[in-house]
Amino acid sequence: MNYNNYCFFQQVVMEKRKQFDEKMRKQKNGEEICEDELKEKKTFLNLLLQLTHEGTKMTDDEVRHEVDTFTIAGTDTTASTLSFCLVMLGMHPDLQEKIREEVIDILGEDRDVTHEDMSRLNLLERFIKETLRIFPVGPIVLRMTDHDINLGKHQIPAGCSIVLGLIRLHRNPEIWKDPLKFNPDRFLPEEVAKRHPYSYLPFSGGPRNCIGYKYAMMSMKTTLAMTLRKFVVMTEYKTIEEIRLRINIVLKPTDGYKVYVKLRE
Ligand code: HEM
Repeated sequence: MNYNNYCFFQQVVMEKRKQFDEKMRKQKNGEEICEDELKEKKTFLNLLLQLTHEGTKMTDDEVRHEVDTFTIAGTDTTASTLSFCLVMLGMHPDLQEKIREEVIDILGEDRDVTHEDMSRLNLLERFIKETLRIFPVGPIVLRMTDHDINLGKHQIPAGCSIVLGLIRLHRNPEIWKDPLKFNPDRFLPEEVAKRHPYSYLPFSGGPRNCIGYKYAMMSMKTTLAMTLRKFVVMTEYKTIEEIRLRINIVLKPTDGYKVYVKLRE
């Protein structure tokens, strides 16, 4: 996060806190609350500020940290994953057609997506999972050991920082045959059952895994379903091997996504 963003978020928190305190003061004194204040949406920030009035003491700085975490963790991750999905759709036009057929079959030409549709968009789900395998946008996670760990050949003492390379795990040929071959059927239930549950961790694992993973999957399925109904997706990339990667907070292609969309006739 750069300095300008820091100042911006800090200012937003301070202003919202001022407005919120004023509303609380009016409520307490039985004063009239204006329409704008009543209509205000329950945003994440408003809910955090409300908590501070209900006993959970949080400083402006702590509230800002929470907002920063959700802004970065909740937007860049899905944006980059969706962009990688578009690259994969463009690179695999036959698969794109199959997924589109599934979408039209379930949603028709113009109905909105509902919560019930989520569990029926199976091929689309497998497709997103395979994209996240090859391009886990959080490619590493960090931990610190709180006790000595014995891994047989190696000992990790307490207090060590550990980098867990999820991208290496997802591209490990001992776990994934032909790791750079794009194949959503790797996520058919019978295939999943053959693997260790921790061989695939795009949202990390354990008690500090991604808190937003269900929401992320729903929002990505919805966006892709709506996009495929109306557009054909193309890319300049021919192979996965030619996509060079860099970590810019989240995983991105060094040379951009190179995606084009065309309105369907
Ligand atoms: C494709 C989408 C996403 C991916 C691949 C992803 C992946 C991850 C990963 C790998 C972590 C690290 C967990 C760890 O250290 O073990 C994480 C943490 C987190 N994610 Fe996501 N995430 C995504 C979307 C979201 C969304 C949409 C939200 C919120 C609405 C979100 C909120 C968070 C938060 C708050 C954390 C920190 C959890 C903690 O430290 O306890 N993420 N995510």
